[in-house]
Amino acid sequence: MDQLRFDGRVAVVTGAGGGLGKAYALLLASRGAKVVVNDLGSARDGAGKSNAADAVVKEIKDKGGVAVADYNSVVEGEKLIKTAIDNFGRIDILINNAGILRDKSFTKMTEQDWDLIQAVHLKGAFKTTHAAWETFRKQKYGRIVMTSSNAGLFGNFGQANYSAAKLGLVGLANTLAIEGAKYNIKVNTIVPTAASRLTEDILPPEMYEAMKPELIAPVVAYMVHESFNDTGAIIDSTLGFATKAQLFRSNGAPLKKRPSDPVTIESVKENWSKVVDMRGAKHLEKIADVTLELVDKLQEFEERSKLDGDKDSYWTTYDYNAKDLVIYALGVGASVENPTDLKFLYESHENFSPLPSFFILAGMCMEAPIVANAMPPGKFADFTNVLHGEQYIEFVGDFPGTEGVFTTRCYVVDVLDKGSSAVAIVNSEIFQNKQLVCRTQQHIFVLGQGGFGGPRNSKNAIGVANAPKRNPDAVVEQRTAEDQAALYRMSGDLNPLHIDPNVATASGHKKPILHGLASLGFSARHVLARFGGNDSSNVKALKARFVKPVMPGETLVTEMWVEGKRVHFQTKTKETGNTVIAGAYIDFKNVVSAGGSPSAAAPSTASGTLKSDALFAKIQDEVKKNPDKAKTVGGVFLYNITDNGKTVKQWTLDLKSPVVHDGAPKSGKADTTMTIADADLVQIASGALNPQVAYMKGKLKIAGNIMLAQKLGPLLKSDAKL
Ligand SMILES: CCCCCCC[C@@H](O)CC(=O)SCCNC(=O)CCNC(=O)[C@H](O)C(C)(C)COP(=O)(O)OP(=O)(O)OC[C@H]1O[C@@H](n2cnc3c(N)ncnc32)[C@H](O)[C@@H]1OP(=O)(O)O
Repeated sequence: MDQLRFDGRVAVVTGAGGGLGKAYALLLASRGAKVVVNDLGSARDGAGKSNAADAVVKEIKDKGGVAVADYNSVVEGEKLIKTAIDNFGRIDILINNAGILRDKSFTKMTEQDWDLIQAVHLKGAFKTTHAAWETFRKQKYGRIVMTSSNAGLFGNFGQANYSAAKLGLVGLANTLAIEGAKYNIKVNTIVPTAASRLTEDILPPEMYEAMKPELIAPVVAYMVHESFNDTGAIIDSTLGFATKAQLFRSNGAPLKKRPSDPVTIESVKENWSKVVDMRGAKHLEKIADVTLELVDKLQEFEERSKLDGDKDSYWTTYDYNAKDLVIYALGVGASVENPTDLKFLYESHENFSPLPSFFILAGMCMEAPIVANAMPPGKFADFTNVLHGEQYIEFVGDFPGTEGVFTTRCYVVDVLDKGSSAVAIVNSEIFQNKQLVCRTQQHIFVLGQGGFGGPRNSKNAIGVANAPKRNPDAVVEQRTAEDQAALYRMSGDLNPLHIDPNVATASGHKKPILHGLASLGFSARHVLARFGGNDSSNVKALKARFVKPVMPGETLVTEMWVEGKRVHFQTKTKETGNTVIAGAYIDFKNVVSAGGSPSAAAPSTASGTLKSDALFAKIQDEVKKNPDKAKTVGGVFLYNITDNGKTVKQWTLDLKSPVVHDGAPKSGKADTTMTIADADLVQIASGALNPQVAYMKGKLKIAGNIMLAQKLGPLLKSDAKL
């Protein structure tokens, strides 16, 4: 980078007889600036006289620079500026650095202590700046640095006078940055922490060395360079490090429920935690933004109040991006092993997309004490006694994108009395840019909190839908990981029930249970891939009831039935045979079978999540029951999973030692290879499709030992006997 220079520029540095000011003066002069080295020549408390400025001027001149000493007090700032004009004919840079201390605890502080500090720091900066201002405006160029302090930004014991003056300088810089904007006058503030005359006997020696003013001087020099375009910035620098400080405003909160309500001391107290909640706090650039934001918030409050009517709603904000989508997808079992999942896992995938069930999260309002507050007198709800009972989501309008911010309104519709337990029905409406994008409904089962005489049913409850009483059209099986709940938590539901063994035991479970929404996410993914064209935007609505807890590590078996545009599903765990999700469905805009129509041959792209595991288990059972016959059959049975004619996965059933192996395609020799789509295999297993008919129609392809195939064929029937 070219050297940043100050040739032709004239700088006034106040308090430049030593410390920071001296470092600034020497650096600027070494880069071509003509410098007025101002110094009153005094000790830390402002007393005494010295010729420190002359010594600095000499040092500059010895190095070939140009400088002049000035011994005026900054309180007479116009004299300093005159020194610059008289000697160099102009002024471009003003560094208000001079300062003294009169530290005393507030009890002991006198009015003189106060006035003196205000005079040197605040009035001094005012006077010098005011004197230079007109010149800066006329020449449409000026660079000003004020010197503040962390004592001003944060307060410091014994420095009431100094802190007040130092924060006063920030206010001065803020306004001058605005007034100077159109004249190319940049006004910024440095917050230095350096070893200087003010601090030399306060700091330990090793700190004194590490906090040399020379480490801050380049920061300030850059801030007064013509290439520096920031204005109104507060830059904190020390130890060779620089950082920017800003004021932040919380999102705030209305101090009343409805626009017509009064503001009372009690309503203020009630809303205080929201007023001071700094999550999502913002820095506002200008005063007009503060007013605009306020008007915006009031408008929003009125709009929300209209929506709320007489309901008590909670409004929350939910923002998400690609990372959240990927973490969620992993939490619900998406895997790179499965090609259909890649679009949910890879942010640069051409069809990168959120899983539809992801948006349930935006309606959870986990941080709002919404269920707890809705409980009838004497009843309570917290993480120790709630279970996710049911979930619904419905998409309205355009399917949301891969990042965004939602505003969600959550409210309890009803609290039902189910005898021993209560069920809270919680609705949410999810808005993006004030447009409704989704609606959700959760049923929160509150254990042991029934019996309060409330209604048992609600007309507002969105019901479950029972699956048809026939064999499923498709089955997808997938094992959850032992760490599934630990991973799913990262999507925001930190309920300890899913991670803390003690909490799980106390709630009557043998170990932490899986989130209901994690299991639902698995099954919804299976249904989407099998009958939704794997296209999230194809989903209109989804509903499920959680019937029994799932343990991480268990295998979820999703059974599906197509009925028009609705795909019913239910989920069991393979290990226990228990139904864990029931009455569930996804309403699609269009049902798109992975192979065309739901019952048509569907080349599977599934991975180890074997859709036909159940079928193989049956075959295996038969073989186990009749080992002798199996032996006489002998050989190896291969089942190929194909995608567009290409074998992507292969299951091997070794009939001699009846174990199903799941692996990559092999070219190994087998007595017989049968290739068939999952859907047909399921159809055959359920007896709906005769294997011979399937063979004749070309759906079941047999290569190799036809005799063996004939013996195996009947095995494909669920009621087959060897
Ligand atoms: C506080 C802020 C929100 C926090 C959100 C927390 C989110 C997560 O962290 C929490 C979780 O993910 S928990 C894990 C997922 N959920 C589960 O594992 C629950 C599984 N279900 C069960 O165990 C039982 O169904 C069980 C225990 C729920 C009910 O079983 P039973 O007591 O045996 O009920 P039963 O006798 O069959 O029926 C009694 C009445 O209740 C209705 N009902 C049953 N299951 C329901 C369910 N899952 N959801 C809603 N209602 C349900 C029945 O219909 C019956 O009512 P009625 O007689 O009027 O028909």
